[in-house]
Amino acid sequence: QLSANFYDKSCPNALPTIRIAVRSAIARENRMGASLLRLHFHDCFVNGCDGSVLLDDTPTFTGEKTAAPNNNSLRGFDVIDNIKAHIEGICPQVVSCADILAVAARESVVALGGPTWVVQLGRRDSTTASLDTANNDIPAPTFDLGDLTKSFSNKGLSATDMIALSGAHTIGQARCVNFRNRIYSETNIDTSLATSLKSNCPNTTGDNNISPLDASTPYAFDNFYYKNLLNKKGVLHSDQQLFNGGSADSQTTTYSSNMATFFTDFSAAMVKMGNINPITGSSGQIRKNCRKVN
Ligand code: HEM
Repeated sequence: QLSANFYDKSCPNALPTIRIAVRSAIARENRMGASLLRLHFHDCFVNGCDGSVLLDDTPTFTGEKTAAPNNNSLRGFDVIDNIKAHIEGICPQVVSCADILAVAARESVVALGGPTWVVQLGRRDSTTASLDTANNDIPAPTFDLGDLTKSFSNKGLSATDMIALSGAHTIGQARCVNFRNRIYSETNIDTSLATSLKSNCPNTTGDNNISPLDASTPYAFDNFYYKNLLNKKGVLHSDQQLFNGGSADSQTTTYSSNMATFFTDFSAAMVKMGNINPITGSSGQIRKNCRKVN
């Protein structure tokens, strides 16, 4: 029930406004594209793409920002606030925060050299959030291939989608706490990568120190993520699961040598992810401020 032209009449400048703001945010800080892409993922996996990830905690309302996968990790909230403020200025209470996240994710990928796709629109914003669902439904970096596949199939996404969407880790950064065990204890890792990551991720301190998920081209949306996996250079345990002698190996190999196939599959999977359980019709609301329920 979403449609590509949802705002064509009600707010024709919505999409250009988001594009310009995303580009300027990335120009200010090149990591921001990755952070915005991840926000949409963490929104969609928790009760659907409904802007719930953006709600702040209050004394009487528990949001998702302190969930384990999000806390000290998600970023880009100020950029979304800024976009929302602009759009409220031109078309008050028309464009949802959930749709802003979906468009910002696409614009981020495009700005970093990745593929484009048509974003379906018309999602409305939730009046609720779920800390427990955020803790339970967002896949963990400790997951094996079977758990990863299950976590995505729970959201209606195939193993093919999971392998393609994981290619988002061709951009962005991870904190030491999320790959320490991999670099100190696992054996299916390139020795030189492990050594270089250890310099900024000591055995017992530095949990929040960051390193790129794709050290080759950290700010380009390309297929180096998969090339790295073929060389045992996945940073997260979950990354290397996509090339570890199992059923994901052949698709990973294809993407490593054929960026066009990766781009086609990634785009299709992003559309599917964006369609997870949207709120439409007269349910939910169009928030005035993405951080709080009206
Ligand atoms: C397959 C299961 C996935 C797991 C286990 C996973 C896990 C993680 C972890 C642990 C981090 C680092 C967070 C930190 O250390 O603070 C991360 C970063 C990131 N993830 Fe994923 N992720 C998965 C799938 C995805 C998907 C589907 C997308 C988007 C389509 C995505 C986009 C990103 C991006 C762009 C970053 C870097 C963010 C930044 O630099 O701010 N991830 N992911």
